[in-house]
Amino acid sequence: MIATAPAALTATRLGRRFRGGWALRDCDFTVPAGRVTGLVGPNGAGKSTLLHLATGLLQPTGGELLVYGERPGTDAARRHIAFLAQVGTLSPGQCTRIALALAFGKWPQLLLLDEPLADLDPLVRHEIMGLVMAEVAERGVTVVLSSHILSELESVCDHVLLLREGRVRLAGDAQELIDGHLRITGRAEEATDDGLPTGLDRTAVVASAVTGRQVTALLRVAEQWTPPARMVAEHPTLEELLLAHLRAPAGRFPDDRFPGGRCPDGEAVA
Ligand SMILES: Nc1ncnc2c1ncn2[C@@H]1O[C@H](COP(=O)(O)OP(=O)(O)OP(=O)(O)O)[C@@H](O)[C@H]1O
Repeated sequence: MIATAPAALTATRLGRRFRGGWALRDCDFTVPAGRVTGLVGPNGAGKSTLLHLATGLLQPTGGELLVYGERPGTDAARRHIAFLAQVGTLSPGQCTRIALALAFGKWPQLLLLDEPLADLDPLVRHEIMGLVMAEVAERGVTVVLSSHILSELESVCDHVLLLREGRVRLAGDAQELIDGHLRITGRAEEATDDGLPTGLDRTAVVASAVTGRQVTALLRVAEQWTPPARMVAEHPTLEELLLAHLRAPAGRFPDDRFPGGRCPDGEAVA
């Protein structure tokens, strides 16, 4: 029997409330070990809160978050983790290199990076991501990288956790998510408000737009799904997919990667 590697992070109904309201609520997800997870979401989605909960710097208000099966903040959990917070206005390039060297010097199993590259110019960012990826390849370090730069995540992440308004909106293996979506493009239908073909299942549409006479839509699809006649279908890039889910109306999809998970509006998933 093959032993399953324990998840680096396991969240069960995880919640954290501040005076202003819930920063994270009812979150169920796992971050697989040995992978690079892109943590994505608009400002205020709960990304930093999640990373602070993982380090034990914050305590959950509800539910549970485990780090390799241990409670965050305990010595056992702390041994596994290195955390690099937003580097703010400190001399960016050198500072980030030093901070990374310190973080790696701990020989962590799990490296949490909270937008550490936000203030760096593209060349330095590229160099530093190269350092991170080399560590991942050599040591099998698990990385959770919070970032707003979706185009960069595409080349480094193989797993995704997308938060919106404190809820898990999308989570899973990056390639599986790409395989489970299609972008369809074709002539806009005049008879429908959204320009999409009449028979198309609207519940599968993440986002759609009409430009001139052309309509484009990003859909969640099952494996053997056949696109409507005269429409071109292609799998999206990870960046396109993430953008569409960031733009889509809140509550459109439950997080169906987790049986028994919760819809963004709190309804239990059937
Ligand atoms: N210490 C705190 N006290 C009160 N409210 C907080 C605190 N930390 C975070 N919040 C609130 O929790 C919500 C989530 O914030 P968080 O910083 O986790 O989001 P984020 O996704 O990291 O955002 P950004 O991309 O802007 O860094 C926000 O509404 C924020 O105002």
